[in-house]
Amino acid sequence: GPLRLRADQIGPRKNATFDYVVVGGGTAGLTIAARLAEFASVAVIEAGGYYQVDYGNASVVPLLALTGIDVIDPSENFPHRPEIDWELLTVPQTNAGNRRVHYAQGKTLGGSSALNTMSYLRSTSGAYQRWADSVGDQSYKFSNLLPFFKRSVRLTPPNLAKRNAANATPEYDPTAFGNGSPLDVSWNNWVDPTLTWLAKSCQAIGLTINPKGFSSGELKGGAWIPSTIDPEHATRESSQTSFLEYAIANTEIKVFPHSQATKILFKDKKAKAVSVNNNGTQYSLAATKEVIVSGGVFHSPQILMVSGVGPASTLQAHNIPVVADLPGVGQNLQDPLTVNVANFPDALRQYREEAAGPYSSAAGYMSFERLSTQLRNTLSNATKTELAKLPSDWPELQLLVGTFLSSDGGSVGAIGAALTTVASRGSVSITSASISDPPVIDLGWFKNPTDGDLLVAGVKRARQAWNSAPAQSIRVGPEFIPGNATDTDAEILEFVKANANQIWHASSTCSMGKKGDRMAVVDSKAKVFGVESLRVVDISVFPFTPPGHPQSSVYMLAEKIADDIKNRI
Ligand SMILES: Cc1cc2nc3c(=O)[nH]c(=O)nc-3n(C[C@H](O)[C@H](O)[C@H](O)COP(=O)(O)OP(=O)(O)OC[C@H]3O[C@@H](n4cnc5c(N)ncnc54)[C@H](O)[C@@H]3O)c2cc1C
Repeated sequence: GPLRLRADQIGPRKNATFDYVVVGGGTAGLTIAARLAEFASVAVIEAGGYYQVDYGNASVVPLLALTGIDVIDPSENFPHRPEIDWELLTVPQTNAGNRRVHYAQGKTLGGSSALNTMSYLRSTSGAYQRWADSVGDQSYKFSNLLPFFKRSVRLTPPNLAKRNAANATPEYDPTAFGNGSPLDVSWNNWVDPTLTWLAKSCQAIGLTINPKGFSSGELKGGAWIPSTIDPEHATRESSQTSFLEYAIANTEIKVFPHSQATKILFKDKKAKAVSVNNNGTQYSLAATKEVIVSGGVFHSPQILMVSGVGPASTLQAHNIPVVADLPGVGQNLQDPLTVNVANFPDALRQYREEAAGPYSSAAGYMSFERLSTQLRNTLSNATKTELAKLPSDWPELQLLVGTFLSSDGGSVGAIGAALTTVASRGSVSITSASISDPPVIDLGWFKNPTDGDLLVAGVKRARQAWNSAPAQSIRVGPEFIPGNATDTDAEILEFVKANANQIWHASSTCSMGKKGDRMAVVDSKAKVFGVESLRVVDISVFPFTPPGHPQSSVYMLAEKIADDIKNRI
C-alpha cells in the first residue's frame, strides 16, 4: 500500500494560512507542492483520495492498470468510476460522427498520473526550441530543460532476465538521465510476443531502432518505451507514490483530500486565498505568498473562470465579477487523435513457439517519423503547408503497437497511427458560476481538415507495416479493423472520423505566451497575466501539444517553476 499521510499532515477542515496553496494534487500539483514544501509551508487541495484505497489493484498492477482500467473507455456509455475519475463527457463532436467523448481525468491523489498508460518519453529539441521562442524565454531550450527532466527521475535499467523477450531489448541513452528522484522509471518485466512481431513489422518498413531511445530530444525511428513503474514491486508509479511519499517523509506538507477548491479569492487583483468545500464543510485557505492552480487541462480554466479570470463576455454571462479579462482562458485546446488498424494474430502459434504468459495491451513499442515523399504526395496542399511550419526534427506521424482482447475473447493486434501535431482547436467553458457544474468541453475534433488528412496517411502507413513480412507471418484472415472494404481515401477518412479517439494528451487551455499576446494566459514563469500571486502549473499552460507523450514534460515543468519560485523569479 501507499505511504499514507500522517494525521498531522491531513489538513484540518477549518480556515488556515500557508505560504503556498496548491489547487489539485495531480501530476504537476504534487510535484510542485513537494518541492516547495522543502523550504515553505504548503497546502494541497485535492478533490480525490488515495486511488489504491478507492480503486484497489485496478490502478496499481500494470496489466490491470492498462487493460483493466475501464475508466479509459472513451465511449459515451463508459463505466462509471466516480471514486477516481471526473467522468467528463464532451459536447457532441460534430465532425466525428456526433460522438460525445468520455475524457477520463484522475480525481485522486496523483491525478491523471494515477490512471494514465505510464509511457515515459520526451519531446524533441526542436519542439522545446519552439516553446522557448513562442514564450520569449530561452530557458525552455531542451539543453536548459534537461536538468529539470533529470531532477525528478530515477531510471532503473531493464531487468532482461525477468523481461525474457527476444527482440525486445531496450536501447536508450543513459546520459539523458541522472541521479534524480523520487519518480521511478523503468521497463515492464513482460513483453507480449505479439508486440515483438509488430515491432519487427515497424522496423521492416524503415522505422529502425533509435539507439538513444526517446528521452534525448529525438523522436525518430522506434524504441521500447520505459514506463513510470516501481521496478522492485512492478507497480504503477504516480506523482503520489513518488512526490507525495517523498514530501510525507521529508516535509511538513499539508494535504486536504476529498476537498474541492471552489474559488480563488482576490483582493485588489492579488490572489489571497482559496475557498474549499469538503463534504459540505466550507472553509478557506489563505496564501501569504502564492496560489498555484494545478487542476489539469479542463479544471484549471474552469476554476479561473468561476473566480473571475477569463473571457469577460463569458464571466458576465454568468454574473461573475471580472477580476481579469483574459480571452485565452479555455481557448486553444489541442487534442491529438489516434486510430487503430487491427488484425488477428495467430495467438496459439505464438504461445506454443515463443512464450507462455498473459497478453497485455501495453503500448511498449512506438515509432516516430517524417512522412515519405510517396505519402506526403497524398496530402492536400493545406496539410503540406501546415507540416512545413514544423521544426525539422518534429515527427509527422507516430505508430504505436498494442494488443488487446476482442469481445469474443480472441487476441487482436493493433498498429495505431497517431497525430503528432493538431491543427484543430477546441475549448473549455462554463455553464454557471459554480465549480460543481462540470466544464463544457469541445475537443474540436476534425474542425481543421488537416487532421483527417494526416490520419488517412497514418492508416495507410499502418497498413504498410501490417503488410510487411514479420506481420504477415503472424496475421490470420482478412484485416479486422477497418477491413478491406475501406479502401479509397474517402472511405478511410469516413472510417477515421467515426473511429479515431483521443490519445489522452489534451493541452493548452491556459496557454503560456509573451506579454501582449492576446490569447496568452500565463507568462513563461507560469504567472497569470493581469493579477498577482497566481500561477497555473500543469499541462494546461503548454503553448501547444508537443510531439511525444507529455507526462515527462508535466513533471519537468513543475520542477522548473518550483525552482523559479525558490529563486524568487
Ligand atoms: C487515460 C490517460 C492515459 C495517458 N497516458 C499517458 C502516457 O502513457 N504517457 C504520458 O506521457 N502521458 C499520458 N497521459 C497524459 C498525462 O497523464 C497527463 O497529461 C498529465 O497527467 C496531466 O497532468 P496535470 O498535472 O496537468 O493534471 P492531472 O494530473 O489530471 O491533475 C489535476 C488534479 O487536479 C485535481 N482537481 C481538479 N479540479 C480541482 C478542484 N476544483 N479542487 C481540487 N482538486 C481539483 C484533480 O482531481 C487532479 O488530481 C495520459 C492521460 C490519460 C488521461
